[in-house]
Amino acid sequence: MSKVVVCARFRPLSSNEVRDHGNGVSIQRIDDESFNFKDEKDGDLLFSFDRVFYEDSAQSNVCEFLASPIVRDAVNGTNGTIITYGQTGAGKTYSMEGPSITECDDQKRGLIPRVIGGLFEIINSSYGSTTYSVKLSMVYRFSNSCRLRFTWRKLGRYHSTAIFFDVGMDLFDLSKDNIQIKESKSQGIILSGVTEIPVLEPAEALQVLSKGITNRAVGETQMNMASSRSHCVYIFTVQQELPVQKRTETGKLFLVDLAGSEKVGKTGAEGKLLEEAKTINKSLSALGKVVYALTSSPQSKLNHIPYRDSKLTRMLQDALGGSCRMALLCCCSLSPSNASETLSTLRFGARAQHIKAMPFVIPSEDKTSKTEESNVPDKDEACERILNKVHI
Ligand SMILES: Nc1ncnc2c1ncn2[C@@H]1O[C@H](COP(=O)(O)OP(=O)(O)OP(=O)(O)O)[C@@H](O)[C@H]1O
Repeated sequence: MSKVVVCARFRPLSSNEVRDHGNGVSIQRIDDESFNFKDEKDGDLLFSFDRVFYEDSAQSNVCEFLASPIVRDAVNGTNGTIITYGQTGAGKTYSMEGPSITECDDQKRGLIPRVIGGLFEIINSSYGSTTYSVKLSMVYRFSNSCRLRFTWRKLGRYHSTAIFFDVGMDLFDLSKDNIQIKESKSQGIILSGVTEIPVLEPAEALQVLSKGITNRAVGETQMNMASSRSHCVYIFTVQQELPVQKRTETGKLFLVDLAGSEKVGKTGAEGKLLEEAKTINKSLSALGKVVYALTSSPQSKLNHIPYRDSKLTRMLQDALGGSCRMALLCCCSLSPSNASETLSTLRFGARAQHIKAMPFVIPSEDKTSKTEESNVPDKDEACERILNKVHI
């Protein structure tokens, strides 16, 4: 498995979508890795990802493919990140949490309860003298907060401007509303003062995280937020005590439920909300740049990874590059009414995967028979076509 895995997931059509637009969908399945996206403007576009989860995919399959290797690594002291990306309503939270974090219907359980189950299963089945401890933290927003306001007088009139910063808040202690990100030589990136709650078993971990989810709603009400757009980051810290080697090893696992990726104009935001939406989009774009830089070939000139461009990427710095595994799940709606948002989500994922998954227009001579399997190019052929012929 490569260190960066990019997958697409399509949620089923909602009853409203079926009522308003019928059962039509914007993609045509090819196989577990590829599909055609039907674009009114550009014609058919072929996308390939490490795995595509269609609307009938099971939560357990998503977790098995995306999270299992990352969980194993975290228990062994290597950091990792799982990110859900997509527009509002595309299925990010459903993939992360399931219908609810404490949902007991096994089939519907999301990544978080499965990751917790997996972590403790590995820990409890380990033998030898190594002892493990698991701590949880939860931070959110990383969008702007007005911290400074300047007022000055010019030509007899008062002018005022606000400076916005992206800030992280502690979901286990709402009084900590500006978590600082620091770097230490021995520990790498640290979230200064963030609450870490030790947990001993899965049920306790789920209770703790569900409190954080409740606090998120409380925090948003307290701040009178009209928008629920915010990134939510679940942090699992797994520490191993190795008495023989007389040392400890720490693996961190970050599960990131990103804010909706819709364009600022579409949100209809104004004033403070507009500033907030811009900050969110800036951090999403910073994340895209970081992932793009990480997946560039070593020969590429793109050897600078711009972690410092946003607090979100800075916080994830130790869990994205190097030997860390990262999984990006691009969540999409199947409905043709959301086609442009779906296309932009897919392009984000394709950029993260680079050339091996860049979308391309099937050349016109292939279009008449594009549905026949024999005419669907494989990935190598796709790369060749992109390199030689097709520019998007
Ligand atoms: N794979 C799926 N199977 C069944 N229902 C799903 C699936 N994915 C999403 N849904 C449903 O679609 C709706 C929107 O999903 P969800 O809340 O996860 O979107 P989101 O991307 O997290 O949106 P937001 O950015 O606003 O939080 C929910 O009612 C959810 O239950």
